[in-house]
Amino acid sequence: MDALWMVSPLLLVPLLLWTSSTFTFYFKKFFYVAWMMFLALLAIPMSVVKSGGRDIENMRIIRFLVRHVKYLLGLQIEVSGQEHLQLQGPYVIISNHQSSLDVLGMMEILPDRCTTIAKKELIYAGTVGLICWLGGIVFINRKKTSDAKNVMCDAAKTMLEDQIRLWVFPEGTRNQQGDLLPFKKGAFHLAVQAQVPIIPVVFSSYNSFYHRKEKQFNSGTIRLKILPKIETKGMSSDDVSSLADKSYQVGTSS
Ligand SMILES: CCCCC/C=C\C/C=C\CCCCCCCC(=O)SCCNC(=O)CCNC(=O)[C@H](O)C(C)(C)COP(=O)(O)OP(=O)(O)OC[C@H]1O[C@@H](n2cnc3c(N)ncnc32)[C@H](O)[C@@H]1OP(=O)(O)O
Ligand SMILES: CCCCCCCC/C=C\CCCCCCCC(=O)OC[C@@H](O)COP(=O)(O)O
Repeated sequence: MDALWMVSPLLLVPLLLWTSSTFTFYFKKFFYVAWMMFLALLAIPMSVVKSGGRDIENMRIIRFLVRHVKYLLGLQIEVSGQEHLQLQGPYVIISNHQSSLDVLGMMEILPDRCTTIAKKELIYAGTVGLICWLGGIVFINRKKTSDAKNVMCDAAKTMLEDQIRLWVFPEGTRNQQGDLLPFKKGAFHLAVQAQVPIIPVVFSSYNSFYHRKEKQFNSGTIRLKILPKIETKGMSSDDVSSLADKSYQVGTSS
């Protein structure tokens, strides 16, 4: 009986931990990273068998394997404007970037033959890095603008030659303030060089369920708004600044 009195308060410890929102935050974050690493481990041999190596078609495998992850984190994803993605041929998708959770929304609407531009450091993220490489993700060195520009100029040519769509985060970094950082120009040079349309996608703020500083990660809904295309036909490098400004206005007013 005495032993039971000693043990029962101890049983409260995991219960308290379980109900603590800070614990939930760390648990969900850890689980998300570990599960993505595991999924990537599955996707690597599948991609090698399907395509024999680095190939944009491997994004279909990634998209298929990632789509259930939202349920495991208690998230719902609502999409509007899906019809705006029903375009033939290449285009550039731009969207705001809040967190690595953006990958969930991205995989919800990722069109066929679409990959993304990412910072080169991601390639060192273990199995996730390797699957990103196998999925044809274009890595840029943000610290060397001239290198990044060259890689993106090559990407403009590859888009047309191989009929590829590219997803770019024009803020160039994550931003959880609920607003948009000033846009970098790369996405707009890319679209103008390839003479392809830009499709803006707006992710709703995660602040209602996710706060990195306050260690909150509750259940919630991510709303993705796909907006009508912005044409770039006939534009030149002189038009890039006004194109970036127009796209920024479209993003902030949606
Ligand atoms: C199955 C399990 C799977 C588990 C894993 C799950 C999923 C994995 C698969 C997919 C998910 C991947 C998700 C990855 C998300 C990663 C997101 C990121 O990494 S965001 C960070 C990287 N991205 C970017 O930075 C893109 C945006 N940045 C730019 O476009 C920049 O412009 C830049 C090219 C990097 C240059 O940067 P800089 O700071 O110098 O910016 P400026 O824009 O001010 O440019 C300076 C100057 O150069 C001119 N410029 C820019 N680009 C070009 C160009 N291409 N050609 C010519 N000139 C260019 C620009 O106009 C400026 O000149 P000026 O001031 O005279 O106008
Ligand atoms: C052995 C290495 C272990 C590393 C583990 C990290 C793996 C990440 C695991 C799961 C997340 C899956 C999706 C990854 C893609 C998200 C990438 C991302 O969001 O990068 C941030 C980048 O956009 C901007 O970076 P900064 O805000 O400028 O900095």
